[in-house]
Amino acid sequence: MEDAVAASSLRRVYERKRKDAVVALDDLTLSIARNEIHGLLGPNGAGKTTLVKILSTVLLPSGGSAAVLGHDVVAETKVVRSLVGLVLGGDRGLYDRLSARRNLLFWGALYKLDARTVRRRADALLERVGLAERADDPVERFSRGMRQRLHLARGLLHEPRVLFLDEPTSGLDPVAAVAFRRLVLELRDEGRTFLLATHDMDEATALCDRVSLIDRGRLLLTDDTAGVGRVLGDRECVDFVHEDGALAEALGVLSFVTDVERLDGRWRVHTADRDGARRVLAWLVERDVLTARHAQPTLEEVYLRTVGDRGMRV
Ligand SMILES: Nc1ncnc2c1ncn2[C@@H]1O[C@H](COP(=O)(O)OP(=O)(O)OP(=O)(O)O)[C@@H](O)[C@H]1O
Repeated sequence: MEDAVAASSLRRVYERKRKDAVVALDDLTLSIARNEIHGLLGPNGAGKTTLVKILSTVLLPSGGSAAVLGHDVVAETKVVRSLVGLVLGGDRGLYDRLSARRNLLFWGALYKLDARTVRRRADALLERVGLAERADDPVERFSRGMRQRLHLARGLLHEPRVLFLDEPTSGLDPVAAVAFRRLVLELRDEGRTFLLATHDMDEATALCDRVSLIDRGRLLLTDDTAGVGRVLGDRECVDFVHEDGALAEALGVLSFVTDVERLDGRWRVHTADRDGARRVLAWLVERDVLTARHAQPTLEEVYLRTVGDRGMRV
């Protein structure tokens, strides 16, 4: 059976007037199995949105190819559009003055769905995402979490089998984020496939079966959650400044320390979890090192470490 998504040597270059072109995707090959929740992690400008736009036929690739459930995104645009749903985050794409229900009806009309079908589906979806009681309120009165749920309902209206979510829980409070994630898991259990672009590593761990890390348009690695867990588990760090290298060496052999590295002018101690970081801080304070502070490496640093560990080239 073909994959839900298969991108092969995908390339996208944005030409710019009087400036160098930007290579947003560079030879990117990626496959997503049916029924998988696949996370796409990367720093700003990594190429996540570009990839999602190409896969949802909004943008043409400059090279390579991509298919959704075996259908080419360039040659079979119409079929692909019926198969995929795009759920954007934030304020994009909703009409504030219209009610939640009217937003869905409007969207259904754009998809040329039959009016009765749209009404039926809209009501069912509003119920599903917990907005039935607010269905007739204008969206401008909605909280961010409610908007996100409406975005999801909108993305589901034409019953797509593959959903692309771009930063779906950014800006949501933790309770709303958990509710949203639960909904995604339910939808997956019904047989849908998800590609979830996010900056949020906790979200990726909570939801995804596999995760791809991309940076500067290139795929750095694809791994299952256990593998990602190893990457993410290395997120708790303590930074400190000290002249004496022997101290760093002594730290390096402690059971709760995974690594100690020298970063411009300071030491960075890596631990598996927050408890480890706490123990490192206590250990340093006991030795009068008062410059120590809890730190979290940026995603890029995590990439570099992971990629370095695997001997890949960045
Ligand atoms: N229309 C455009 N014209 C020129 N450059 C663009 C255009 N759209 C995106 N880019 C550039 O392409 C690169 C990839 O952008 P993209 O939006 O795909 O990244 P992203 O991973 O989604 O980032 P973010 O997390 O900030 O949304 C960036 O360098 C960006 O500046």
